[in-house]
Amino acid sequence: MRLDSVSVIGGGAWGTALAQACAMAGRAVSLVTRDAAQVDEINSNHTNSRALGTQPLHGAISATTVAAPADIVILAVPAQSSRAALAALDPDLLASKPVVLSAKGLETGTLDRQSEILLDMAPDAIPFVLSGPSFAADVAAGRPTAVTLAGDDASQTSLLAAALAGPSFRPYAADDRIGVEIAGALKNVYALACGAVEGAGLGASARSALIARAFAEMARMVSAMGGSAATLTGLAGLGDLTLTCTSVQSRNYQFGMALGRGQSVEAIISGGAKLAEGVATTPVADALAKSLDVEAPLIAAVQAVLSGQADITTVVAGLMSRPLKRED
Ligand SMILES: NC(=O)c1ccc[n+]([C@@H]2O[C@H](COP(=O)([O-])OP(=O)(O)OC[C@H]3O[C@@H](n4cnc5c(N)ncnc54)[C@H](O)[C@@H]3O)[C@@H](O)[C@H]2O)c1
Ligand SMILES: O=P(O)(O)OC[C@H](O)CO
Repeated sequence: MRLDSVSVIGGGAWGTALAQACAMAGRAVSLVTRDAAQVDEINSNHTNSRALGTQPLHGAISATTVAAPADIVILAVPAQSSRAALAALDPDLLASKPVVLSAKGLETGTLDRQSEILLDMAPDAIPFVLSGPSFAADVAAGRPTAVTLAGDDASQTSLLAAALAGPSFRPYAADDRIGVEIAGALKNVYALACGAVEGAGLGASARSALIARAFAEMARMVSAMGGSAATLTGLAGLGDLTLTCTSVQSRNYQFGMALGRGQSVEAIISGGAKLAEGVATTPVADALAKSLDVEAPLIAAVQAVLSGQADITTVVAGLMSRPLKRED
């Protein structure tokens, strides 16, 4: 498997940060973005100001609007756009190629995970999932980050992890693709909840209790969906859950804070909120929990708030009055 060149699809914050990580790892990187002005800026000024402000980009990154063949493809568009972004690519670019899925979300309507979308659109592609505690600004600036890279073939996954690893970006190889995908998607739902706890002024104790119960709920979801709950002790589980559920830098947490202050979803979005993947993933996760008969009161609570069926006070009262149970 040749792993010299990388094509990153998506010129937002995460695509640009991953392009930077790959360049720092010694790969030749093509960053594919739909915006011609962004292409000019990256190629001439080595910045992508809309995505990452003044962060200087590595000289090994070149930008383009049209993807060219590469040894590795990284998909870095929002979860709800993955299918359209894949459909726009020449199928030959994906056939038998390692495709690294980096979006954290479940697809509206189909309820699909990112690798299910990929295999639907490009059955010959080789899926890998990259997830873990990693803000784009940290990765792009070369601050130390570690992530999980999950794939179906252990030796291929280790080779790919080595190809993406750099002095400040450390991928750990893993084999539980499903567990990593579900963890990455659900942590955004719980980050909305934790942000809401902060926004509503409910206190740090409540937030930590919520994170712990979210971890237990996530384990039930992962097991029911065919993943391994043990995966959650790693970077994609505990690592990303704690980062996103405690940091005001998280867009999902920020969105949750606005919910907790009593703003409606519509008002938050029309106020210019950045991408918060949990908003689209919550109803999907709620539908999956119900269809799989998984006890998921936290996902249901977030869904009730997002859909306007209940306010934070009612939802918290409901959670606190659930029958007492053993901590299983
Ligand atoms: N930003 C982070 O810190 C971070 C870290 C880890 C994972 N992620 C995940 O990465 C994904 C993308 O997030 P982001 O931060 O880059 O968002 P973003 O809003 O910064 O950028 C999204 C980019 O995708 C492009 N895009 C949208 N639809 C497209 C399509 N159909 N074809 C091609 N390009 C398309 C947009 O033009 C934009 O450039 C999300 O699932 C997010 O959860 C983000
Ligand atoms: O800003 P958020 O909430 O999309 O989180 C970004 C990353 O997923 C953190 O690992």
